[in-house]
Amino acid sequence: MPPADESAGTEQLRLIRPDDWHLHLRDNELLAAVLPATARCFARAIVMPNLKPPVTTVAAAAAYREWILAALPASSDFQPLMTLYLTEATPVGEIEAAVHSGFVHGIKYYPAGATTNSENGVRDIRRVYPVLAAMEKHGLPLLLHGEVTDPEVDIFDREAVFIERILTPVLADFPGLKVVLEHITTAEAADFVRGHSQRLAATITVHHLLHNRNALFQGGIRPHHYCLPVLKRERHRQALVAAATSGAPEFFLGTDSAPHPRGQKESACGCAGIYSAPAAIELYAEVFAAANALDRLEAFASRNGPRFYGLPENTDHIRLVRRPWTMPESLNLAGDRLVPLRAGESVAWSCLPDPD
Ligand SMILES: NC(=O)N[C@@H](CC(=O)O)C(=O)O
Ligand SMILES: [Zn+2]
Ligand SMILES: [Zn+2]
Repeated sequence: MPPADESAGTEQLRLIRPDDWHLHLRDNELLAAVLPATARCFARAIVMPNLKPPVTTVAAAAAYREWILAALPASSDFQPLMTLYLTEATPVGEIEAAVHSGFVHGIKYYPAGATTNSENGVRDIRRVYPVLAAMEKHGLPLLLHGEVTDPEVDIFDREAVFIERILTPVLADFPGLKVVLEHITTAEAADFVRGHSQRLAATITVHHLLHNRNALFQGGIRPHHYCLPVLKRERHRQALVAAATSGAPEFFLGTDSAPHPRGQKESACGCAGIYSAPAAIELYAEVFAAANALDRLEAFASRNGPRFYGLPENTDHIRLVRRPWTMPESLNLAGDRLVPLRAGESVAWSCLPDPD
């Protein structure tokens, strides 16, 4: 702890401990290596199931959860909130088992081929209609990677076309189904979500709030800024900032922190995913400070998510202090090098435990 007077006059913020409502923790050695970066500031996270093989059953989710808990630093009380990976073969009975488990909080829909490890995802949404009906009945949320995979559709339009072709009919066919449109990237998605506030919500990543698509090509190709859905134009970034900082309950924090070893990013066919966990809450604070909306960060990071998921808010707090530090160029994790968001550059805020 610095002496009290050192931080006198430094801008500070006390927040209910935030949660991350969209996170990739991976498995094996990488899991143990990346977990502390999230557990240092976040109390809970919705853990994505796109492992190889995917987490498709409650039994697999229970085993993965135990694995995460065993990999946590001893002092941590971080709680993983588990999800199941929806396939066309998911039995309706798995939904009942998920609800009764108490630790599965959502079912993840990947259009087959849309993103990392999505090969086992859904090709025809109608084949999972009985499962969606069970989820609607039990109040278990559907979490969407909202992009179509139709090769005729331009990659920058895949989210908008998903809203039109898939999301709109699903909302109409299942009027009681709770849905999260994950990692939204466009003004159109933000507007769409705003129009259905009771049962449709969206997570917003920090990289989509910080960057537009120019970041992919700044002075050369920048694989560490490649994620899916891909970064969009500046007008979309601005619309996302407006949504996140509005305080509206249907928008909440989901980093989509998605670590891939450097060699798999810096490749002729590089993986999609940005590793943001090492500075996630600090970078969100930068976005909210730049928008003059630090007073809305707590709603976005700590209140709106639990409210949507029907969970209590956390009872402890974190402190964010405007004290810059430099993110390393790369991190040595599980024998691999990983390049985090903001690598080699300054991060304006520091996250500290709350003294009280
Ligand atoms: N966002 C990404 O670009 N990648 C994610 C998958 C996903 O969330 O779509 C990953 O698992 O690597
Ligand atoms: Zn996704
Ligand atoms: Zn993701």
